[in-house]
Amino acid sequence: MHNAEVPVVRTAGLSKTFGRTPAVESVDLHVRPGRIYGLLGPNGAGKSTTLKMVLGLLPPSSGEIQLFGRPWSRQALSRIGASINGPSFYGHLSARQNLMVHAHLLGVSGAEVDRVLAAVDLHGSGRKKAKSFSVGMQGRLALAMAMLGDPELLVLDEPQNGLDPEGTAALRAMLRRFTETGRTIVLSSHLLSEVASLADDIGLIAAGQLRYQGGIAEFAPDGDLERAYFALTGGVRA
Ligand SMILES: Nc1ncnc2c1ncn2[C@@H]1O[C@H](COP(=O)(O)OP(=O)(O)OP(=O)(O)O)[C@@H](O)[C@H]1O
Repeated sequence: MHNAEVPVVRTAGLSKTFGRTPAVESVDLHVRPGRIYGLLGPNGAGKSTTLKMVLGLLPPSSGEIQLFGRPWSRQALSRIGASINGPSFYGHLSARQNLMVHAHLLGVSGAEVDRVLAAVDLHGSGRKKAKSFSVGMQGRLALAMAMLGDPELLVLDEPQNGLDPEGTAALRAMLRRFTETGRTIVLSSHLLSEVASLADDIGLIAAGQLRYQGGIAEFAPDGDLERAYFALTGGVRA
């Protein structure tokens, strides 16, 4: 497993400009191993763009990315599982069949499919087709796909989208179990309360800039998360 001292993801001056519009400006992420790191910020803040650069889906305009203590490389991506741009799977196939297709592409065993099905509590979904899954089940299938191959890092874009409180609690339990063995998660969200309930550390991004990074407890020492959030984003509390 990864050395406990070395950040799993580290960026320095990471920036992305679309045309003339800066989307991400000089972001220095520091993601510690064994933690759930929540990248938080309003809509359009630059969260997805940041995660896509980390995953090699978008080239940075400038700046550096390190994965597992080394300069970014495509090779390191084999140690990362990701779910980005929402769930994507074959609607006419069951959860297990979808995972078998994915496992085949990744070159991992059928036993690994059973492991991840159990990890996300979908082993009872049987022959039910993915297109008739609830939002919660779709999210769990996306998580199972990201977990295939036993990655050291999971990168999840808005994993709690559309979940009810029970679904969010179940997601939290699954993510927690994943990190118990020293694995790391980076997830994004625009929902303050949900990041607060899921993450150990947060990175608050607003207008492309990282305005806070650190523990959730230090983010709002008086416990008023909303006040701290609005003070840093420049937003106004209703
Ligand atoms: N491919 C693109 N071309 C042009 N502009 C883009 C592109 N992708 C993102 N942007 C812009 O970059 C900014 C950051 O977008 P991004 O999707 O990273 O935000 P986000 O924090 O993930 O937002 P949300 O919570 O709404 O998903 C936005 O102003 C967006 O319009």
